[in-house]
This record gives sequence, C-alpha cells and structure tokens, in this order.
Amino acid sequence: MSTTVPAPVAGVPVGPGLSMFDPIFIGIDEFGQPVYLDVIYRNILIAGEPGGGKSGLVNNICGHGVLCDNTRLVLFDAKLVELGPWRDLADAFIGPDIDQGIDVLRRLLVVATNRYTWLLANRRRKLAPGDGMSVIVTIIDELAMYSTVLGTKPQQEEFSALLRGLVSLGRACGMPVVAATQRPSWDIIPASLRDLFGYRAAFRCTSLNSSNIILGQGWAEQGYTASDISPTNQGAAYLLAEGGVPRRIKAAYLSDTDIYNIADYAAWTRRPTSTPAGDTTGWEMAA
Ligand SMILES: Nc1ncnc2c1ncn2[C@@H]1O[C@H](COP(=O)(O)OP(=O)(O)OP(=O)(O)O)[C@@H](O)[C@H]1O
Repeated sequence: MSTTVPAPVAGVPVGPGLSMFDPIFIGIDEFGQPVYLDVIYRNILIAGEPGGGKSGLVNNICGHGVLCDNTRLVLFDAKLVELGPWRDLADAFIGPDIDQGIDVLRRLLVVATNRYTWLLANRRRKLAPGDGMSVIVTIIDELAMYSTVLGTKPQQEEFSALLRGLVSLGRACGMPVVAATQRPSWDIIPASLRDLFGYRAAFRCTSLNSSNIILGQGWAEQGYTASDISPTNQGAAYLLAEGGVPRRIKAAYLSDTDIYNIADYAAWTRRPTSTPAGDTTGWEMAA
C-alpha cells in the first residue's frame, strides 16, 4: 500500500472561517480576563486623545472582519495609512474625498432599506446568521475629518446626516458602524449621535468632560473617567456596553507587521476560487 503526501501548496490548511456573528476578541480587562465585543448588533464609538491607542481597537475589529467569510468592509480613512493596510480587502476605501464618502453612505442606506424590506417580507425584525446575507461593517477613522474639515459646510452636514441614518438603521440589518475620533467634543459627538452607539470606548482624555462626552453624562462623577488613564498607558480605555457599567480594558495591540500579515492571509483566504456568475460586482452583491 502506498500513501500520497499532498504537495505543500495544495495542503495549506484553511482554518475554520470566523463569523461577524462571533464575539470579537479585543483585549483584556483589569483582571486579565479576555474581552469580547458583539459588533454585529451594536455600533461602536471609539474616542480619545491622539496617541491613546484607538487604532489598536479599530485594527482588532478590521482583523476579525477580514478573516470572516461573511463580512464586507467599507473603510473611511482621510489619513489613508490608518486603515490603508486593509484597503484591498474592502468593498470601498474612502480617503480624503467627502463627495465619495457621501456617495458611499447614500448607497449603504439604500442597501439598509433593501434589507429591511426583505426582513419585513420574511416576517422578521433582524438579520440572523442563516440568512446568507453578508455583514457590512463601516469603519470610519477620524470622524472629525468628514464632519468638520473636508468639503463645504453643507457637505459636512450631509455626511453627518447620512452617517446618523446609517448608525440608526444599520444594527438590525447586519450593517454596524465603527467610528473613531480624537476629538471628543460636542460638535463631533453630539449626545443624540453618541446614544446610538451601543458600545463606547473612551481612551485617554484630557478632561472629565471629554470622557463624559464619550461614555455618557455622569460616569466621570461616579469614578469612571478616561482622564485618569496615564499618557504612557496607551491602549487602555473604559469600555461601556449598552446598559452596563464602564469596564477598564487594555486593547490587544497589532504591530504594522502583524496587520499586514493578517491582511495578506485574509487576501489569500478570500481569493476567487471560481468565476462569479454574470457580471455582478462585489458592491452590488452586498445588497
Ligand atoms: N494596546 C497597546 N499596547 C501597547 N502599546 C500601544 C497600544 N496601543 C497603542 N500603543 C502605542 O501607542 C502608540 C499610539 O497608538 P495609536 O496610533 O493606536 O493611537 P491613536 O489613539 O490611534 O492615535 P491617533 O488619534 O493619532 O490616530 C502606538 O504606536 C503604540 O506604540
């Protein structure tokens, strides 16, 4: 009897695909226990002063997302380099172009409406894993660039209104939003927008007020303030999950090399293995 050893390339094992319906590992709490997020039905607001470690949390979510077989990413990064490593894996990558940002948000709202029409027709109120529809995660790194810096005032207002619409609509139809900003101020994060985020992560802030703007009014007075995080403790944050109490966490850190390694591996797992039917583009299939 002879045995055949498969060629190394043919034998590369593909790990079981992750799912956006799985909890996402993002780091540890102050007792060393692992911390997970359920991003699928909750939007996430991430804010804190520059250099506090926000991009670590954002990259943990991107890293999980690209390794999922049922997940599409839509990335907004006016600085290009923060989310740039994931750009080839995204349905859309929007740089410092507010017109493109507005177009993509409008398209996402159409997709969200289509999904609700489908849910209604199927007597359902939210998307479930067996529905066969992809999860579309929109990630915005530096929200303030689109809402206060790029474009004209009417464009910024339109961007903010569309984003508010997506944050309101997205969670039950499998289209969560992750938004990060280094400017925790009322003009960037009004309470009406903040309260639509089921998760809020406050990285180091300079004042109690900034921390309250992220987590919600009154938390600093109860002892939960990101202004007590040391400037040298990058990656530490208070994480508030809807209905809970803020929890001190330390986000897992991915170096640039780790990020590119994950992105390369994800590109390999997502490589086309057969010709798609017709001429449907990935973006159209997202609906
Ligand atoms: N979880 C972490 N553990 C250890 N070091 C970290 C962690 N997160 C960040 N750092 C360190 O802090 C530096 C700044 O972090 P990062 O760029 O994530 O901050 P940021 O809040 O995203 O800043 P910006 O607002 O300027 O984008 C990193 O280059 C890294 O050296």
